Amino acid sequence: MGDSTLKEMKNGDLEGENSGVAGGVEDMYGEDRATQDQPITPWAISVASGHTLLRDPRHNKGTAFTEKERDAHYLRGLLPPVVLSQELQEKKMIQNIRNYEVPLQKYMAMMDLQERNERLFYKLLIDNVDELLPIVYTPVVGEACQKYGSIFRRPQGLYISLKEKGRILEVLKNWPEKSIQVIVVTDGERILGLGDLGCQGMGIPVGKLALYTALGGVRPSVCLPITIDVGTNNQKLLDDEFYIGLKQKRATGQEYAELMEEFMSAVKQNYGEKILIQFEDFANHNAFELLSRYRTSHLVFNDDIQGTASVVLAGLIASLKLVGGTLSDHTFLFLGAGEAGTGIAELIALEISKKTHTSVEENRKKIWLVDSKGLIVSSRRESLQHFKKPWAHEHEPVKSLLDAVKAIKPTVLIGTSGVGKTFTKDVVEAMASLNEKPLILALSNPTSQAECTAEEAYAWSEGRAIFASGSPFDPVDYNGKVYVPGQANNAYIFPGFGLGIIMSGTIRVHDDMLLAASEALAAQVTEENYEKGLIYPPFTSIRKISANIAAKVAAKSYELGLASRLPRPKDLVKYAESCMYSPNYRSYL
Ligand SMILES: NC(=O)C1=CN([C@@H]2O[C@H](COP(=O)(O)OP(=O)(O)OC[C@H]3O[C@@H](n4cnc5c(N)ncnc54)[C@H](OP(=O)(O)O)[C@@H]3O)[C@@H](O)[C@H]2O)C=CC1
Ligand SMILES: CC(=O)C(=O)O
Ligand SMILES: [Mg+2]
Repeated sequence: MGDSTLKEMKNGDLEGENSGVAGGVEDMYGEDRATQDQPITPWAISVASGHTLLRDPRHNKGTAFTEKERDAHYLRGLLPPVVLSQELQEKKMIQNIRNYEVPLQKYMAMMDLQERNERLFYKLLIDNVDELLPIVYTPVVGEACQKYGSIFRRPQGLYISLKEKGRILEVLKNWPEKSIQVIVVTDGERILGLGDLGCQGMGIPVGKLALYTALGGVRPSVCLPITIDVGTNNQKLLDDEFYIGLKQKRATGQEYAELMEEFMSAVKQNYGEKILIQFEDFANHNAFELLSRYRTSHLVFNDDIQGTASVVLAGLIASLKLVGGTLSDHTFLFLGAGEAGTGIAELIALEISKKTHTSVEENRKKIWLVDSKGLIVSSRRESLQHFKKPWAHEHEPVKSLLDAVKAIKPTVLIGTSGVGKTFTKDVVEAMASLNEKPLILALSNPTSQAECTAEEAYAWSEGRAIFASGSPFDPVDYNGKVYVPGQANNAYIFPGFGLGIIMSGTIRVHDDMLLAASEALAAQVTEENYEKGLIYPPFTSIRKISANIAAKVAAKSYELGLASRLPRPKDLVKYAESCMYSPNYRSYL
């Protein structure tokens, strides 16, 4: 580093003597220390009423405003005479959404609702999570990002582009909410398995944060979606007259690193030490680098590397009830050796080493990965990216996944390639010939990128596969029996994980917290779930699941001395539940 921007940062507000790292405790916006000739922003708080109240999504209740509230808040005549309950509004909304046949229209209706009446949006999402999760999240959010330019109406998060270089702290201050506790940030380069969607990736932080609230109970006002725009290498977007982002090729190297450095410093400066920053859908060449650079100085979490690892480990722990043995008895083969693949692989090796008191290196030998060039083996070591090197085991080169399955004889096959239809009939049949109950996880999102469908996994394994996928599949009727596929998605982990961190005032993420989250999730799978072949509990009980994950993550954080909220609450599950946002309307009298 060391260019002018960083020098300015060092000499100026970001790290200068006037700024405490814990920014936000006192004189957060510099009003006290400003002199008459230094302009400040006149932040003001006012009470909304009348038309303004109806236009404020956080407080608007629409036709549910009572007669008394209508009188007290100057709403007479601004609403039709009827007074509806929130339940009736919810019933009407779900009917409206069901009437749309096109999933993207359902997505847009949900986004409109979020912008109009936030509590009704969250009530609808929480009460109909199975039906609406695929709309606000994968797979439909993927299509929404692809078409974001044409469906874009109002900004839902903060856009920080290269144009804002040197002014990121100012930009953060433009966001209307001041007490932010969690940021989900993307640079749009690897949106699900859809590739570089540039600035249109904003749909992902917006969707992830909606889940922080709906699934994890984190208040919406403390959540901030951010898209960093350094350009895009997607030519289609660059040629699109309606593209909403910077029309230039992606900045890389020092230019990229400096923008991210300024961003990370400004965030900590503005919101303090305990702001949780979740990196989402960065390409792997930046994702690993950002995580390792900031994990000791900031409260950072990479959902694609760490959240995915935790959810898959949970599924594997749970699956032992169905397939028997311990994790160390298994052999794992991955298709895809990027963020998700190597992240999961590393956490499996760590879990086995903790359970068996053996070294992580030793346990890595049970885990094999295939990338676009074939099996990762020692003869390829020199040309491998750094995150693949630990997986370069001794073996002759193998080109295809099918040959790798035959050579390695895995008990577990995990797809993290981002490429659909790669678990072919031959591959699944080979897994089924090697294992009584082959465990097959097709994790790539959205549905179009799934390595195989649920139907294919069950049919090609003659109903013997234990199957879960990143995007949801409907139950499958195979030979007169109904098979219910699970959804192996980090959405099970990050909302509860984040809640646990926030409620305990945790200052750093530690791998042991990921293991704690996995064990907490696996413990929520019931006998009834196992009987259906499920290795994940249903999303309908996600708030209870999240409270349990939050409690276990917080407990681990206290144990490690990383939690700053003292004294430690005795019953962490109850405490987590008491911290959770409820979408029910409040009375304004
Ligand atoms: N279910 C869930 O919760 C999650 C799912 N995912 C999904 O996982 C997928 C991958 O994400 P991520 O790991 O971040 O992506 P990365 O780009 O980091 O990694 C992709 C990997 O797949 C390999 N690959 C690409 N094409 C092929 C192919 N045809 N055959 C074999 N290997 C191939 C790449 O090989 P090479 O290195 O040689 O280019 C690379 O190793 C995405 O679809 C994403 O949506 C991600 C996070 C969470
Ligand atoms: C689920 C997720 O984080 C992804 O597919 O990138
Ligand atoms: Mg992701």
